[in-house]
Amino acid sequence: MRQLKVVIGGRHILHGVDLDVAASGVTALLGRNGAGKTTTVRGILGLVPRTGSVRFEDAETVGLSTHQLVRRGIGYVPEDRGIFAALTVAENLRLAERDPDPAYDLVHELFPELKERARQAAGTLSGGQQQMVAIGRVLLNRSNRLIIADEPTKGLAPRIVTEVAVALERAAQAVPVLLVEQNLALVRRLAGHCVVLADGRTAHAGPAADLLADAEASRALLGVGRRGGDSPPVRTTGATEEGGRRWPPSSCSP
Ligand SMILES: Nc1ncnc2c1ncn2[C@@H]1O[C@H](COP(=O)(O)OP(=O)(O)OP(=O)(O)O)[C@@H](O)[C@H]1O
Repeated sequence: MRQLKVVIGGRHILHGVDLDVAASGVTALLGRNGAGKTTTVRGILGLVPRTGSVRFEDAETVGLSTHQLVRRGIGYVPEDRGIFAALTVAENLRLAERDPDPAYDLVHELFPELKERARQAAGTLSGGQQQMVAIGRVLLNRSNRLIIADEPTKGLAPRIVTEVAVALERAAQAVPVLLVEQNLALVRRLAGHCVVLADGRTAHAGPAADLLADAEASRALLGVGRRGGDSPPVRTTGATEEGGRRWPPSSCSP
């Protein structure tokens, strides 16, 4: 992304964001509240009017519709989760199917509750379970080439944060992930690189570990009071270290 600008209702929200998503692993998109993180990901997806350049797999995408971007393999976990409350868990997942061979095995392995609650109306799920549906919808499609998740752990209990972290870690083994996240313990665990926004501009880019190890820079860029921030720790369940199946399986079609 080069010089992405977004103007909404005459208000300049992004003034020129430069951002590179690493070709593998997790890139964290950080910044204080209102810095422009959600607008940036909405800009990538064509959900807001934008100018500038966003190249995805060597093709310019500014000018493409959201529909076209999704078909090119950009999976999106929106901040509000975008769940259909009146539909069941299974129906929510079914609606997201794009591939001929959706990865239900992976989704149910990572989130067994979604199998147990397949017939439950999604609107009656807890926030954490709804987040599982939102992430599950993206993981279903092995053909995704980039996953963008906007604050997927916001407001979740520590146990669910760990499940979400494991799912993102697993996804990132196969496809690059752009993660908007305020939980710096999670960023430390998952992200190789980070980009920090401030006031609608790129303020910093580099290895996530370097930024988080630098108390002064973290304080200046992220507003956290001490090294590592105020986020609760993220426990490791070992689910990804136990040699589980990789995603997507090697047999999947391109
Ligand atoms: N549709 C809109 N109309 C007007 N202003 C908007 C709109 N969307 C976002 N903004 C404003 O643009 C700025 C950036 O918002 P954005 O949601 O992108 O920030 P953010 O970094 O994701 O913040 P947060 O961490 O609070 O989610 C904020 O001041 C917000 O109020």
